[in-house]
Amino acid sequence: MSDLEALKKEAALRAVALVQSGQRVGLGTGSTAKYAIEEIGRRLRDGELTGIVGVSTSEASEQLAREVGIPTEPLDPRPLDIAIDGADEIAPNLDLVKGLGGALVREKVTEVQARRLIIIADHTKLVQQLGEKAPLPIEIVPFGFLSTIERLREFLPGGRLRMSGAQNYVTDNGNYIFDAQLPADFDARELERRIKGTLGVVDTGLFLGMAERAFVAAPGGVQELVRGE
Ligand SMILES: O=C(CO)[C@H](O)[C@H](O)COP(=O)(O)O
Repeated sequence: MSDLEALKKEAALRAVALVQSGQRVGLGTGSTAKYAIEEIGRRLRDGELTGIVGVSTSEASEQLAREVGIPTEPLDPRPLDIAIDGADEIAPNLDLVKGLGGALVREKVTEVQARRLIIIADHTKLVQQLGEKAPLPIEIVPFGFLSTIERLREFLPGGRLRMSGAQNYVTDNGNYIFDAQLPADFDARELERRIKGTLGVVDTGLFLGMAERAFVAAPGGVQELVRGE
């Protein structure tokens, strides 16, 4: 395992230590969330946890949950006790960019119902300002997508439609993703409002005011960041 993978796993283990028996747990998506799902499965198998129900944020996480023996249910209106997920960028106030893994809509729809959203990442995901390192994924409906992109480019110039080889990338919801280039300085809440008000947009990878805490692993150890502290 590479050093970076070991750090991701370390962060994941810290988050899974917060999971208690009988909880309904949101299962994130991506290479860091994968370690959390595997650890929940291990703790179930070893009898350290019982009565866990997982709610998956993607087809890939659902399949992994099944493989490691986590019973799952589809999302319903009941709250989740906790959700654990990765992120592409983490700002100092724990606002996030998510969605490079393509699961932003299911992640947001699921995690907004979580009493606690715990983010796990390695130190390369920390930024001072969202948009510093990653594009902002925006899920858009396929119908008229070129028109939607043109509307978005009126206030977010640049960016590109996500591709998978020669084909347009398709999300679990059957939609496309426009990876927008964020400006150097912007008001995240105002930008979120404007993007979501654009015809053809499903949702954005901005997760604002949602994360309770983040475990961020660096070579010197795991840093625990708490929103509002
Ligand atoms: O938002 C996501 C998927 O939609 C992921 O959480 C995000 O892309 C981080 O992934 P990784 O842990 O592989 O870096």
